[in-house]
Amino acid sequence: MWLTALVIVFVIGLLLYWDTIKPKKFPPGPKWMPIVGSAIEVNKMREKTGYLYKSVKQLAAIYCQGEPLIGLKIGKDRIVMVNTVEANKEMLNNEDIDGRPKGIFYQTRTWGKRRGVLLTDGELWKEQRRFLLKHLREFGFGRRTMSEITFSEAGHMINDVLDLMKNNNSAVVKNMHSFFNTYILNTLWSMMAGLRYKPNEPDMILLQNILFELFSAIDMVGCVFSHFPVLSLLAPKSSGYTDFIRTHKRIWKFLRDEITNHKLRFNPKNEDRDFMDAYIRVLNDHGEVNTYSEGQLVAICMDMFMAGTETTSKSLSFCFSYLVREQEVQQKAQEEIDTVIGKNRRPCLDDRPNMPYIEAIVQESIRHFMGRTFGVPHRALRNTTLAGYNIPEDTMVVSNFPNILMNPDLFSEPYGFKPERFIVDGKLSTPDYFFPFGIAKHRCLGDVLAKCNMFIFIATMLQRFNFLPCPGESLPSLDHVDGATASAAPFNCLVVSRM
Ligand code: HEM
Repeated sequence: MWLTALVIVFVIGLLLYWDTIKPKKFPPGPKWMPIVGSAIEVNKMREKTGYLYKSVKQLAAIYCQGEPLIGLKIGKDRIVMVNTVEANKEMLNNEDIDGRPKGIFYQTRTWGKRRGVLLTDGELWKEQRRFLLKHLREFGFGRRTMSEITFSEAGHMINDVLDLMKNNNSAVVKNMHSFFNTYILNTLWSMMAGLRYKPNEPDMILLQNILFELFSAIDMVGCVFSHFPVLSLLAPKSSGYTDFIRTHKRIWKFLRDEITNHKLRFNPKNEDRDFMDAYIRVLNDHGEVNTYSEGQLVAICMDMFMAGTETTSKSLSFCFSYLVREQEVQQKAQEEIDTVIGKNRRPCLDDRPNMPYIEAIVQESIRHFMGRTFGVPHRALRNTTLAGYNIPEDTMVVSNFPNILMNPDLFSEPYGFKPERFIVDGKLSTPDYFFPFGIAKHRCLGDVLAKCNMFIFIATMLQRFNFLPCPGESLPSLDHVDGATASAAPFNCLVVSRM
């Protein structure tokens, strides 16, 4: 019996020791402790700096000294952060790193199966991404209809602010950081589901709030229960598992209800009105074949709901939080709007080529958002190399966008809001190290919609209103809300009519 105990202790000791050994030529980084890997050091640094991206930067300064990659292990996950422009270009173009992570975190959100388009790879991702883009285009995506949808939504937005003013010249808009959420969702949802929501609908407010909480509670690379899956069983509440499931159940219900409505009124003789119709037609005609299924339809809708609304709304949250602080930027933008458009018609997408300053504000706002947000994780599909280091199969590989977009050598005074940096000789200029939507095969499929929405919303709002600090309140804070995607800190502002 003693011998058995000794063997067990020896084997456990050996396993724990193995857990600390890094693969050969793995990118440099902190030491790996048994079971937790480098989690304790990352966490300590996070407590010190307040943000995950800042702790990665500090760790890179300690362990990597200018190397393009940093290698971490958090619980069971090997994670490589890609810090430089060149290494990111190499990574995003390397087909061996075209996978998306697997595991409890990435699959629980889609009922234990890998579904959707945001966090999938292989045949399913290819076929479903192609189908999604093809059919969204039929309903306006990337076409003229899309800018008309955004134009109409901007009209609703203006009317809602005027309603708040109640015949006065000004109003305080509470929670300006989340003001745009529903309008942004509407531009996408009119193509996905033929629907628009009112921002003050209680169900919509609840949904937006739980989504905000979810994105603040997790990181782009996971969360406690994904790095240590056993905790989803042992400590479901404190590991975040219970909340994660509850939030997703709400979102599933919201989407399933709408798909059920679509199914009930679907008539094969009628033309499809939106993406949901187009997908239901495939399921009606062929059943659940190849990668098509009703679960996949729900998952696509969830991916679009999350990737399509959070990102653009949060870029706008940074935009307006800075505009309230930087009144000169606001005035310069309004001068451009008044000169090019005047006050008798509203801005539209055709004005873009004549309005480099607003275009530059769009880019600067996206820079501030992605400058605090990591890229969507990739996964090595097989053993490969990157920037001269070995990347073993199943390693998570993540674009460290903050290291590029907040790098003072590339963007001077990176925490300042300076649209001018994107203007050369009076024209919009996009340097080749500015790729906040990614590149290559997994490149964001919503970049055109995001930029169209941001241009029209920013120009329309600034044409009609001034955005000022709220009397008696401090300026919007520069400390943002951390999470899977970054948001400007909550703020209120005083909106004053210009007309
Ligand atoms: C300012 C707004 C946005 C930013 C900064 C942004 C950024 C990104 C980034 C960095 C990626 C990952 C690329 C990669 O892994 O290589 C991505 C992927 C994705 N984005 Fe966006 N995005 C934005 C808006 C949108 C919108 C409006 C939609 C939907 C209409 C959308 C849908 C997606 C989807 C579905 C993917 C996964 C693509 C794939 O793996 O094939 N995004 N986005």
